[in-house]
Amino acid sequence: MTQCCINPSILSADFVNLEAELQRISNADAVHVDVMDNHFVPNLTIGLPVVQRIQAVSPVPLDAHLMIADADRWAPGFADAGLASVTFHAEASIAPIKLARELRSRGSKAGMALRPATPVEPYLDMLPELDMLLIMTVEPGFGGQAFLDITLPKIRRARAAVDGSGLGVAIQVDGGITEETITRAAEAGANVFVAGSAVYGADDPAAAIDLLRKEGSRTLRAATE
Ligand SMILES: O=C(CO)[C@H](O)[C@H](O)COP(=O)(O)O
Repeated sequence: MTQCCINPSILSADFVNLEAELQRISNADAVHVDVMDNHFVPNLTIGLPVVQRIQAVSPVPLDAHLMIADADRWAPGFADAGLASVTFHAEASIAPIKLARELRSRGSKAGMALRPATPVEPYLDMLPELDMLLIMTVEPGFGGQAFLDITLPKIRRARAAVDGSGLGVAIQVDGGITEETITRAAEAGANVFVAGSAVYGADDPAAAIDLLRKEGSRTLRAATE
């Protein structure tokens, strides 16, 4: 069975108390760090210096999601910081194959993200260059949005291509993931789930992670039976 991973997004955490907020999700598989530049998306979060501090105190590996323009220029620096995984947007790169190779050569897993309206087909030949494909299930920029069911066929096509390739590329979904929508996303073929409000909006974030993992794993198990 494909492993189910739950990566809480710090976008919904208390940014003044990030160290304590990270301790609350120490049962997560990774922490999803949303880097936004107010150019690629209409929102601004944190840059490399803060990400490095998060890396220094986090009890779990970092999964950075770069919602930034000119990814070719900026993404390699995040890999140099020793992050476990660095994901750039296909729409923000003019040389995605070169960039994915560069991230791997600097020691990070290479992820590539697609906005909801970006088709996956032009990028399928790139699967051997990637460790993870992130299919956005909301328009990137803000937490707390509703899951876009229109993305489900794309997740299914990506899963068919990954399974057909025999490569272990993870399929991550990000946006509107709840105890209810995780089932639909997992049925379609996603196996790494980013959840912001569903985790940090809960009284007990660790219990929310366990619940999401239980639902996601149950669905992935049923899909392979
Ligand atoms: O990348 C993001 C927004 O661009 C966030 O990671 C995402 O929206 C998670 O938040 P929520 O689970 O509340 O939807």
